[in-house]
Amino acid sequence: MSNLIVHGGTPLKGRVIPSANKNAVLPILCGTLLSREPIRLKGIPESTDVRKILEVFRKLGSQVEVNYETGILDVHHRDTHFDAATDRLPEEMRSSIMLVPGLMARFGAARIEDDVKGCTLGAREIDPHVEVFERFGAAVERQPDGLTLKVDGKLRANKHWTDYASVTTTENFILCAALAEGTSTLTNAASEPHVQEFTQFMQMLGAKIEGQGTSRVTIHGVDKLGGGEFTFAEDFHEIVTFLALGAITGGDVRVKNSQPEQFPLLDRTFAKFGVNIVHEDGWSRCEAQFPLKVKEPFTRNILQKVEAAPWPYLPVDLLPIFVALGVKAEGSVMFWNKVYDGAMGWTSELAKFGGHAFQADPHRIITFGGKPLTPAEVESPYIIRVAIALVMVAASTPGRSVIRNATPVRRAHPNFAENIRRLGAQIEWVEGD
Ligand SMILES: CC(=O)N[C@H]1[C@@H](OP(=O)(O)OP(=O)(O)OC[C@H]2O[C@@H](n3ccc(=O)[nH]c3=O)[C@H](O)[C@@H]2O)O[C@H](CO)[C@@H](O)[C@@H]1O
Ligand SMILES: C=C(OP(=O)(O)O)C(=O)O
Repeated sequence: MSNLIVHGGTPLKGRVIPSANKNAVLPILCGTLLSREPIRLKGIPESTDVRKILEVFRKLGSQVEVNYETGILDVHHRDTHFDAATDRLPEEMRSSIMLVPGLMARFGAARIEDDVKGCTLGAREIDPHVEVFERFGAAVERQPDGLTLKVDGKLRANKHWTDYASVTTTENFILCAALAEGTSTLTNAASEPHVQEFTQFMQMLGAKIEGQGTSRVTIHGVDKLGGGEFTFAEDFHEIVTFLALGAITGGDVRVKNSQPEQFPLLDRTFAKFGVNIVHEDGWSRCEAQFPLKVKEPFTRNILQKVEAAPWPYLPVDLLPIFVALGVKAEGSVMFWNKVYDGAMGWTSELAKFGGHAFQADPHRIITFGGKPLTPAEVESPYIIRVAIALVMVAASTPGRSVIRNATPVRRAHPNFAENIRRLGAQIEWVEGD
């Protein structure tokens, strides 16, 4: 277990170049398995999830050359082999499940390990995925330590309408359909920026995809996919994180951002806490009046609110970042997680700082911000941006705080501590028990 020690109270100032979005990088890595040609990926982050997938590729005999200094990954799945009886896929990460289409398309067999749940946000169903695989022709069997899948011949194109817009189910559908026989259509498709980035990568390989970014995606199966070069975009989660760190510490942070068109709702959400985000010349910057104040709604007797749901709503993974702003800003805000049923149970950790947040039900919490905060030793759940939210509160509070079990940060943000140290924070990783 790794802990983060933070000496807070310094306004963070300076510039950050964010790394790539884990949720685009991982499906793209899984997508490379569908091609037998050389592929170069630029901007690969040195995160623990990436390392796990590359380790599996090496074990399966693929050529993998990675230089995390330059951010260049060369991967070539030419002599790749797979045996569902002996080979195992990574656990404790959701993206493992997106290795299935590549394995089924190439070897007619795949596995889903028991623990592909990822962050502990509540139920992380695999049924929508299994349903997609079955529709493409897979026979699924339960084994003592996971599921095995078998396909006879090519995957079969189909039309499918999912219960809800699921990010990785949409990506799995596209991965299966890319080499399937015929045309497939998915209705109620997810359209998050990372789903769109993944789709662009698949198109670069030669996949025929229409309707990307909308709720209905059509894929015309092709015989094979090629290789090529792809550069990752900056991670909007990191951009928001560093801007919020600037705002909560009363600093002045600028973050490189080539896609400000994704930000209007994020900007409006920052504005609810009195933080103005300015996008200029490829950079985004936070401008905040300190102390932060929650913007009062014009409607009488309602709380200011932040609602997270599938895109184009506010992305649910960012909710904890705004909860941290809610604890700091004077006023009350209701946070509504419309996706997960177990992602909001960490208000007790905020209380250790003196922060006042009330869990109303599994989906909603209310912050009563602006209370005096003191440094604290807190325990993060296995949720990436809850660990970061706790760091935010610590960084804004003079004195020494400890964020225990901050390890999940490394799943997505490899340079997190280094980046905020460069902005003037005193923060270090310490191995704990
Ligand atoms: C590797 C990856 O890309 N992980 C992301 C992906 O996970 P993932 O693809 O697993 O998330 P889903 O979009 O499937 O949603 C997760 C869970 O939320 C529930 N649900 C979701 C939507 C809905 O309208 N109704 C509903 O009930 C379901 O229990 C579902 O299992 O998308 C999530 C939602 O943006 C993010 O938190 C994860 O970081
Ligand atoms: C929940 C996340 O990831 P995963 O789906 O891999 O658990 C996340 O990135 O915040």
